[in-house]
Amino acid sequence: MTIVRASQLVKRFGPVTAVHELNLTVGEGEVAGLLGPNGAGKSTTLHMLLGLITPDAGSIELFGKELSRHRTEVLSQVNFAASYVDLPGVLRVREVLDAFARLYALRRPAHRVAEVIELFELGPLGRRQMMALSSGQRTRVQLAKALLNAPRLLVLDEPTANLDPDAGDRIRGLLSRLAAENGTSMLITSHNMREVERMCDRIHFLSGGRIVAAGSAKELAGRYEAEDLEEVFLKVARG
Ligand SMILES: Nc1ncnc2c1ncn2[C@@H]1O[C@H](COP(=O)(O)OP(=O)(O)OP(=O)(O)O)[C@@H](O)[C@H]1O
Repeated sequence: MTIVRASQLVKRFGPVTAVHELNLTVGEGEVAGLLGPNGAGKSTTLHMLLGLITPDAGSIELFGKELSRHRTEVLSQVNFAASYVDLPGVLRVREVLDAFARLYALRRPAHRVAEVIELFELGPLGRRQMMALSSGQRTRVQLAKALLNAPRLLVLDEPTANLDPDAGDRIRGLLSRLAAENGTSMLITSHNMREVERMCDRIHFLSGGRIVAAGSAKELAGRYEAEDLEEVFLKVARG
């Protein structure tokens, strides 16, 4: 099943065309990467897929249903984490997760909160206020919140940007397991090429709001006669 189908998406901000006639699909259980230089249109694309901003043209289907017409139904099966989204600083970690569990109207909220706390090893931080956490600890809470509703589609904007190498490695392993075992589809932006190589089945390169290349890391390296994805990135970004 096609989980995400974006067709001919366009988004303009005044004179800037941030996304230009973009086509993108993500399959069931697929981990897709969205790469590109700063300002390429990655976050704008994600925000359209999440219904946070409205495209100027084109259409978005999630789970085979038009987002604009089935918004509540499809978005209840999606979640999102990004390092730039702040959770309420005065709330304690457990309070944040409890609040989102209620917001999502989960059937067994306490049980699910306990599960994500264990998954992200947040037990010792449960009573700490969000504002007292390090940025890496906050990232783990963001990811725990994003998994509360067991989403079929997880959209992650630079998910491991603030994590140390050990924590980043563990989170990457955990996300890959989720995709493999639960069939969770993911769309991830990252500037960490090794992370993308390791996690993503398919990579879409954005430049100036357009997809300029797509394929697996291996296919792209072959096509661009590059040693690795880092070299592909440099070749694509520098035209
Ligand atoms: N709300 C906005 N108002 C005006 N211009 C915007 C807005 N959001 C994004 N843009 C512009 O749209 C373009 C794409 O921005 P976007 O944030 O999608 O890029 P990105 O690929 O996510 O970049 P980065 O890697 O730096 O996060 C940029 O030129 C940016 O300045």
